[in-house]
Amino acid sequence: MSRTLDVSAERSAIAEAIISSAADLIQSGGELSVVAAFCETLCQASEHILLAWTWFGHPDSLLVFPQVYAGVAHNFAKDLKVVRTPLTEQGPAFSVLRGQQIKSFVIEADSPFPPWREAATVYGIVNSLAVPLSSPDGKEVGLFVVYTGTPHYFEDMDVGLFKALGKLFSSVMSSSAEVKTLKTTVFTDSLTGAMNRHAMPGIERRMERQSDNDPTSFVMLIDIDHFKHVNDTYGHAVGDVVLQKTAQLMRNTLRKDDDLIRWGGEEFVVCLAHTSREKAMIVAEKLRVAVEANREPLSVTISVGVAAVMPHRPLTESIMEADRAVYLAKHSGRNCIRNDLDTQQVPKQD
Ligand SMILES: Nc1nc2c(ncn2[C@@H]2O[C@H](COP(=O)(O)OP(=O)(O)OP(=O)(O)O)[C@@H](O)[C@H]2O)c(=O)[nH]1
Repeated sequence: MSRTLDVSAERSAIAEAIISSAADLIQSGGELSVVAAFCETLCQASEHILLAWTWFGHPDSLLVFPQVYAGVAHNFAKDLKVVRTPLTEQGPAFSVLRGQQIKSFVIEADSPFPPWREAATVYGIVNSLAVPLSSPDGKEVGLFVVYTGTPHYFEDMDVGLFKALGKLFSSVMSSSAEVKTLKTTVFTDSLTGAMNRHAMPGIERRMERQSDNDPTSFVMLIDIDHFKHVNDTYGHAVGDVVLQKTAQLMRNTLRKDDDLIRWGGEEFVVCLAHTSREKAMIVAEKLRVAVEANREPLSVTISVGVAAVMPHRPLTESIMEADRAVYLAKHSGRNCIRNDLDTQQVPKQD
């Protein structure tokens, strides 16, 4: 897999490709994705670079994953999720986000991080380097991660070149409206316009409670009743319109700061930060009534489960608790609301 590296030829090939593509991007008026084009250009310019990907988000994010990627090893990027753990904190992505010095990492078939074992054995990747990206106001951060199949590639090439590329990349992007679009696309469910699960780490931070003294927050799981029947009777396309309409009704009923997430098929999650139990139940009832009153394109109802966010408990556990409450609501005849206090009365379903 190892190819001979001619350092100066490699440097000028990359520099030339980047400069000409930057010119194209400016001329294109931002119609193409700046980020994707940049990664693509880099991977085409070098046979040593097997994959390049980028991520944008909050510096404290608990999850980093390739949002756009290019290169022959693109399938590796497709499923990669780097969750913040004591192990990954030491890896390239999170150490760069913490402001540590940029250095390359060796990827081996017996690496402690399972995705790296796959990278090494399936894609012949041996080294990776992560470079930080930032907006001029420092609020947004990003990562630009490059993988190679050539040992010592980043040492031989000099990390400075990739740092400089990161800077160029940051400034090209910071003036690009496409970054906004990209972020919206990444965190938005394309069918309903609600957020998708990728938005959860940011939401979880807002909902976090350090102790019982912190303000309470609640989550709701909402499941459209007999949705399979809607699809089976009226067709999948009508089912899709029902999903869109239901999401729209709920969005219009919620406050601006409440989060609506499409959790899966016909399930939605609503996150109510800094809300009392009483208010959360009122909101749930408002949602139920709004959906029940709607007739377009047809009548559906929802079952709602409400659960408290607990200090030091992952949000997903509260959502599971809300799911148990939905289960109870379904068994209580649907089109109703149950909460985590109700489920404590019945044996847990695993
Ligand atoms: N139209 C459409 N249907 C979807 C989508 N995602 C999931 N579904 C359908 O949602 C239905 C969910 O059905 P079930 O989980 O059996 O539940 P249900 O019929 O709503 O019944 P209860 O939840 O018990 O009231 C399935 O038929 C899925 O195919 C989607 O994006 N569009």
